[in-house]
Amino acid sequence: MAEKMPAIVKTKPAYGAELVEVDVPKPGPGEVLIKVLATSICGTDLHIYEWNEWAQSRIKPPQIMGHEVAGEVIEVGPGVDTIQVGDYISAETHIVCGKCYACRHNRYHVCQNTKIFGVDMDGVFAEYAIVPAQNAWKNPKDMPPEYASLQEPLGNAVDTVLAGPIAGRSTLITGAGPLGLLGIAVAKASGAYPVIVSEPSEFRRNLAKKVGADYVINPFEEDPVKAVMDITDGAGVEVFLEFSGAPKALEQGLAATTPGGRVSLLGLFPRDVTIDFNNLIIFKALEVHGITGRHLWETWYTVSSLIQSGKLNLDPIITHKYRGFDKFEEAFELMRAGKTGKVVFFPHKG
Ligand SMILES: NC(=O)C1=CN([C@@H]2O[C@H](COP(=O)(O)OP(=O)(O)OC[C@H]3O[C@@H](n4cnc5c(N)ncnc54)[C@H](O)[C@@H]3O)[C@@H](O)[C@H]2O)C=CC1
Ligand SMILES: CC(=O)[C@H](N)C(=O)O
Ligand SMILES: [Zn+2]
Ligand SMILES: [Zn+2]
Repeated sequence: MAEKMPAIVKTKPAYGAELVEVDVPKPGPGEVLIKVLATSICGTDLHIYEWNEWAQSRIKPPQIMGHEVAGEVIEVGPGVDTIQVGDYISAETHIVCGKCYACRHNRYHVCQNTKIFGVDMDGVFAEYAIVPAQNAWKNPKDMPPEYASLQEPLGNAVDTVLAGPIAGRSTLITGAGPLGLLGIAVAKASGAYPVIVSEPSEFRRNLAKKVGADYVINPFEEDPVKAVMDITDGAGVEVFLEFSGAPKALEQGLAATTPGGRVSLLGLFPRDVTIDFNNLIIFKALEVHGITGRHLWETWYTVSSLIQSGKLNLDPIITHKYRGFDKFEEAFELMRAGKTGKVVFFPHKG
């Protein structure tokens, strides 16, 4: 096996990243080494690439980027007995402690000592990568690697969409970025109707339609609250799923939700948000959920089953596929410009 490999590395505390030759890592105790078959870009990778304030406070270069992955196990470290060479795995990216108050209540998704690979340690934008065995998720052999890599962000979308009843419910999704698009796919596969999507980018509104949105709205040109009221005969939507992180979208979505409806919030707001709690939440008796990460491991079972059911319309969401990492800068710039859905790399050229 090769001793060196190309990897996308955050080499310096500055904008961008570099494609460099690094050593192929050796798995330590409790770890496995995978041959990376597919790896996809997350919005968090973009923040690390851009070197925004959050990245500056958290990332310690030099570090291999990336965390969404599918790969074949080619070596197991000492003490690993749950995963074998030849297994086809994806990875839960949150490494949880198992000891804190949250973990001891089976709330691993809010472990207070969570570490994330590709964020707090080397990641997977490379030909080979280390995954802690406790984070490995075995895939069925016939799952395409690009779908298998999407399971981690699909988990975010599944936890948002399925935080309450959805079948047959009118649903508003704000934001059709990569995660909102996955949310549309999950909502449609789960029987939501009608699915109304508010998204300012024409490119992404078109993707939303291809994924199955029943109505798309440009919130910069028409009032989404009025549009939702027109579509729902003045009732408002039963379910509001926030995927944009835009404060205005939050306010509009709450106003467009029917009294007694359900609200699930995944988008992260860039600053504190001021809203009229009394009239938009309390007097409407809304059920509001904050969503973070994925439930371990219930969400992974749901995601895997949804993919295997064939009901998730993922192909329109995967807008860009790259063999090798040579064009990684183009990939990141396209994503920054909002001209992509999910971007997937297949690191091995052969
Ligand atoms: N809670 C969690 O565990 C996680 C949260 N996130 C957050 O989820 C959100 C979605 O992630 P991505 O899809 O990768 O982000 P993204 O930034 O690519 O997508 C956001 C979309 O919202 C749209 N948008 C902007 N203003 C809007 C408005 N007023 N109304 C409707 N749409 C509007 C944008 O045009 C864009 O297409 C982000 O805020 C991200 O930080 C991401 C991962 C995990
Ligand atoms: C930090 C991340 O980007 C990750 N996808 C998560 O779900 O927390
Ligand atoms: Zn991520
Ligand atoms: Zn913990």
